[in-house]
Amino acid sequence: MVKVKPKVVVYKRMNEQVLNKIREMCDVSYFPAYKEDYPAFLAALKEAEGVLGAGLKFDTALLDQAPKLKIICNTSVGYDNLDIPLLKERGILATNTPGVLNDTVADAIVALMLSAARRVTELDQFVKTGGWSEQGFLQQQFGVDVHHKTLGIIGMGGIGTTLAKRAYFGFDMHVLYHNRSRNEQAEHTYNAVYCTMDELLEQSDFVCVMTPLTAQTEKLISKREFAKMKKTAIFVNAARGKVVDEAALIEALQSNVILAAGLDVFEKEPTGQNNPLLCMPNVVTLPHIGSATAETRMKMAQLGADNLVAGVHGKRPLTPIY
Ligand SMILES: NC(=O)c1ccc[n+]([C@@H]2O[C@H](COP(=O)([O-])OP(=O)(O)OC[C@H]3O[C@@H](n4cnc5c(N)ncnc54)[C@H](O)[C@@H]3O)[C@@H](O)[C@H]2O)c1
Ligand SMILES: O=C(O)[C@H](O)CO
Repeated sequence: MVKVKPKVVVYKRMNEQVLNKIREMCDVSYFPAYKEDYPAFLAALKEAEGVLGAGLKFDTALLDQAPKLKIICNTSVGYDNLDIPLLKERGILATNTPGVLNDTVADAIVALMLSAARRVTELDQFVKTGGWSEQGFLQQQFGVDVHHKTLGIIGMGGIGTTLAKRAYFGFDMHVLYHNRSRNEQAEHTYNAVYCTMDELLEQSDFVCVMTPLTAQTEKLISKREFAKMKKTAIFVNAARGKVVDEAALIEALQSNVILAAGLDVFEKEPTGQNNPLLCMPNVVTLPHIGSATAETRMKMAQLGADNLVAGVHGKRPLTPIY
């Protein structure tokens, strides 16, 4: 007897090899750009037992269109697109991809810290547009050191801890952190010191926010928090844009409340070309690419696929959110 494969929807561009592995176990409807083919996407969702992708908000209206759904698998560690109480209420499982991206995202944060402190993107433009003359460069173009400075990490989870390791061993930095709970590994291994949010903001040369986006962390860093930071502080956000009040960040940079910023994420993505942050030489920007190396994206896709296949076949997925 031929066994019927469970129907699943993959709504994000996926590595062909990983997609074919899913196809061995599932009947896949693939929408690499689901918005362009929305009616067909909804029709497939009606029959789907599992979904794999990232970022799509599964609210009541969308879940009502997916009556057979057993599992939603994110190919991301962040799951602010999911309403966890609602999913639990409906008996739907959810998974994310923790751990496999920690090193890659921590590397990207270091890149932002170094670029902002040593003015890499600004000076790159200076050289490429012919500004480098016989007179050399000006003292006004000097950067600031990263090594031996104080780094404050808000959200000392998987990525925060991996960043602390780089800061402590690679740059001889003093690490402060603020988190919902104490992180003993970071305290013992990287000499990280737990402090209140205000202590961290007042004492840090670099402030990096790495919490998930939740009701508690939305606009966690706002006008009051920027005012607490040193005038020489460099602020880095690779978490989610909405964890920061972007208008307050713009104001803090425009009025020299802080020195510079490195941003991988924005309130609205993609951010509009009229965003004042894009015209500031002391702001280094990336297009939400923190985890996006070929190797790590492959690991995230594989983990997401393994979760999906397990979930629709009634097995416990590898990295359930609850
Ligand atoms: N830029 C990117 O490409 C990229 C890549 C990966 C993750 N992220 C974002 O980074 C977030 C963190 O990832 P992670 O893997 O380190 O997650 P994690 O769950 O391991 O760590 C998050 C930490 O934040 C802490 N936290 C939560 N709410 C808090 C609050 N109100 N105050 C203080 N601390 C709080 C938690 O206790 C936890 O220790 C993700 O949720 C995602 O949104 C972005
Ligand atoms: O949360 C994540 O994993 C990143 O933002 C990549 O999508």
